[in-house]
Amino acid sequence: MNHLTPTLQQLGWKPFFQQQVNLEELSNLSIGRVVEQHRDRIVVVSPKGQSSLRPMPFDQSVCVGDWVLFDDTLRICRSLERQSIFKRKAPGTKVSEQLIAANIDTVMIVCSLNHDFSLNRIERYLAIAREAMVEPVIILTKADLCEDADIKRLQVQELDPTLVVYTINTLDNNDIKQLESYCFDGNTLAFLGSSGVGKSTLVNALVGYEFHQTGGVREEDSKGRHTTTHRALKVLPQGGILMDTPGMRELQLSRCEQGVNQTFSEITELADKCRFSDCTHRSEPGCAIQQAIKGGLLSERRLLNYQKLKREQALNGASLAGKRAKDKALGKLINSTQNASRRYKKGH
Ligand SMILES: Nc1nc2c(ncn2[C@@H]2O[C@H](COP(=O)(O)OP(=O)(O)OP(=O)(O)O)[C@@H](O)[C@H]2O)c(=O)[nH]1
Ligand SMILES: [Zn+2]
Repeated sequence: MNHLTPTLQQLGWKPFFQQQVNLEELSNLSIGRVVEQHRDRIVVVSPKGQSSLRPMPFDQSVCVGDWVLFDDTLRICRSLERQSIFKRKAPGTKVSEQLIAANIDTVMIVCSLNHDFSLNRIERYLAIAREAMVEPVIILTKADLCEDADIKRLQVQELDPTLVVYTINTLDNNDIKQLESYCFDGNTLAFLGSSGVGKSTLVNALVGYEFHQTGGVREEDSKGRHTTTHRALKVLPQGGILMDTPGMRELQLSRCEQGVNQTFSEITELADKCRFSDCTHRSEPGCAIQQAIKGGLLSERRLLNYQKLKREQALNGASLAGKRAKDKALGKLINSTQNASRRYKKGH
């Protein structure tokens, strides 16, 4: 496969995107996938190679993974509707959302089997994946450092019987091979997980030699920290596209009620059966959730984590909604001031 000029399909092009483009656009415009985003330019890869495009007007934000149509003057004409999108709360603020990565097909939630192992954290990542509309796969790493890997794997499987769960030693190439079934033409992959669980090791193993060639080197940033600088999106030698944006690693819950509800679907179903519609599931009579806990069908841990994630996302969602309302109010104020000033100027 030629990695420098991959086909659209190798870049992740699917009927879902094809259907959005009309014949006129197909004959006059080029199609590219965003692989890098800078303040003053957007880098896309297309079957013709790489192009640096001028960003779109500010109201139409584009992010890594998006598909765009552009013309011969390197102007972006429009971006296509996304199949999935990861967003996060902008770091250091409570109030704005940042687009992180679009059109990922499979997200590998990486969690190590040593002291870092946490069902709560896995549920949190599952909620984020489901909110983004991306299929999650669970990878439990450091199996070689854990004596009860199989028990932990079963605990994860119990969260959702449909989940695919792997336990691996990231340093063992035979274990890595299990994951290669996800590396096929057109499949866009991403990794999600806390620091030190083995994501970089996994990425290096999957990308192989190409990673080192394309500049996946550790460099020091201005503060003397080691950072990995490389292209956010790359075509894997064995097929598939790896989306490795640093922002993915700091994802927080941000307005993801849907994702939380889907991750804890049995709890939301039980809640419908509680006698009172505003049941808090603590000590009310006729509480279907407490009954399930007593009967051993639901763990108290899971209920508490569900409630915690619900509260957290509601809080984040509320501050975002508040920001939007404020922005709108400010916009109106600016408009009315401008109108008043225009009226004033006209009148005099
Ligand atoms: N024994 C063992 N060590 C592992 C395994 N996976 C990763 N490691 C080691 O754990 C350390 C952290 O791995 P990284 O791949 O850097 O973790 P990361 O998730 O990329 O961490 P960040 O770069 O901070 O996000 C490295 O020293 C790895 O060699 C494993 O399955 N078994
Ligand atoms: Zn209840």
